[in-house]
Amino acid sequence: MKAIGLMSGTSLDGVDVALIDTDGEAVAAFGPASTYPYSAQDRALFVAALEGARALTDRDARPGVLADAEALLTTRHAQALAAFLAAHPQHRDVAAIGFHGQTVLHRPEIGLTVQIGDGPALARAVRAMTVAPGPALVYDLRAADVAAGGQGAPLVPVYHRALARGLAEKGPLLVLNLGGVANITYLDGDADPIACDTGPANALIDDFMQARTGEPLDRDGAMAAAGTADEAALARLLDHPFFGQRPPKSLDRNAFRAWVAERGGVEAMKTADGAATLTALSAACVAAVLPHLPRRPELLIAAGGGAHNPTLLRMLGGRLGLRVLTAEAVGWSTDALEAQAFAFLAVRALRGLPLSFPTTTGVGIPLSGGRVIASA
Ligand SMILES: Nc1ncnc2c1ncn2[C@@H]1O[C@H](COP(=O)(O)OP(=O)(O)OP(=O)(O)O)[C@@H](O)[C@H]1O
Ligand SMILES: CC(=O)N[C@H]1[C@@H]2OC[C@@H](O2)[C@@H](O)[C@@H]1O[C@H](C)C(=O)O
Repeated sequence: MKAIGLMSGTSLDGVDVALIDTDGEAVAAFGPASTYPYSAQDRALFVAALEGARALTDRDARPGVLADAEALLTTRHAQALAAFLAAHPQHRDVAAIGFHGQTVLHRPEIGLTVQIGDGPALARAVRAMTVAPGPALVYDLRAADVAAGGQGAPLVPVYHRALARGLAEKGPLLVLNLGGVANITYLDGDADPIACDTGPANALIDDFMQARTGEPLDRDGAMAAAGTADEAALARLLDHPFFGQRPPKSLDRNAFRAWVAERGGVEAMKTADGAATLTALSAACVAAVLPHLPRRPELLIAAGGGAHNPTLLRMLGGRLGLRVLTAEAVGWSTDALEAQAFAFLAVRALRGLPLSFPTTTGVGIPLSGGRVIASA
């Protein structure tokens, strides 16, 4: 069936929209994909929402700025979907929509993961843009896993496995998503994927660049390429219990912010050296997961925005000692992979198929999830 995924990731850079044709087990065809960027003003509200969410204990509460942030986020998703369907009117007969929302807090250790995004409100907007009876809208896809004792993330591994079945390479291989946070999927034939978050990917680099240069990213890794990573600082930063933990494990976007501020010494570095150190940290965090995997992978497939950063890719190749290819190089999408994954997960949820596994989130048994609004 035709399914659309809507994803707003930890980088807070915009709404990714992607369409695929899938039965939730294999992908018959990739459709179009687009990103609808947030304005600086939108982004500021979402950054405030992350701060406002820090003290939350009830995942349904929307105190202070969170109510406005949720309303704006839902509106931006409705607008993104409207623009996407206006550009591709032949897809107004879409059958399923997966709506991730925006994670504002992720603390699975206390049973809490919070994604803002108003499913019923988006479903009402969807009705006006689609062919009757309208698609099923699936949202709140992490909650069931966390309620059952899982990490609630990462959820994309089952999609990585579906795509990897089409590759000539049988593995073992790693798929790496370089978003705000980095996560890996280890694939070896048909075995259940092994997955976890590995550490920061772009979040710390973006925050550092914003503070130093006023630009929200180190475009093409140019700043990091001009600097030198401080290996002593890296050793201090890698001396964190997270890296000794076996997968599954997951992270909040800002999990390492205080740690880096305390131990990194990055504030005292020149901008280029700071960017190089934080970029090397992202690569070193991925390398730190290798000892926890059953076999040494032969290939790493990099996706997400960080796959556009050649300095990061070079450092990954060096620190992992693996062949690194971008998702594009194997015929997948670098930028739309996560949105496609949420389209795929929506169809799986509608069919009652598992979204998460003991080896991906630590949940006790393979588990489905998502809240469904039939015929949005
Ligand atoms: N040309 C580029 N050079 C360097 N970095 C880039 C480039 N393009 C994108 N990025 C980085 O990629 C980030 C966006 O990545 P992506 O959209 O995959 O993240 P996300 O989906 O929001 O995060 P997550 O996967 O953690 O939810 C940007 O914030 C930026 O840091
Ligand atoms: C709680 C949450 O939103 N986590 C995100 C985040 O961004 C990357 C990494 O951390 C990953 O675990 C997850 O996203 C992807 C899409 C996932 O669930 O697979």
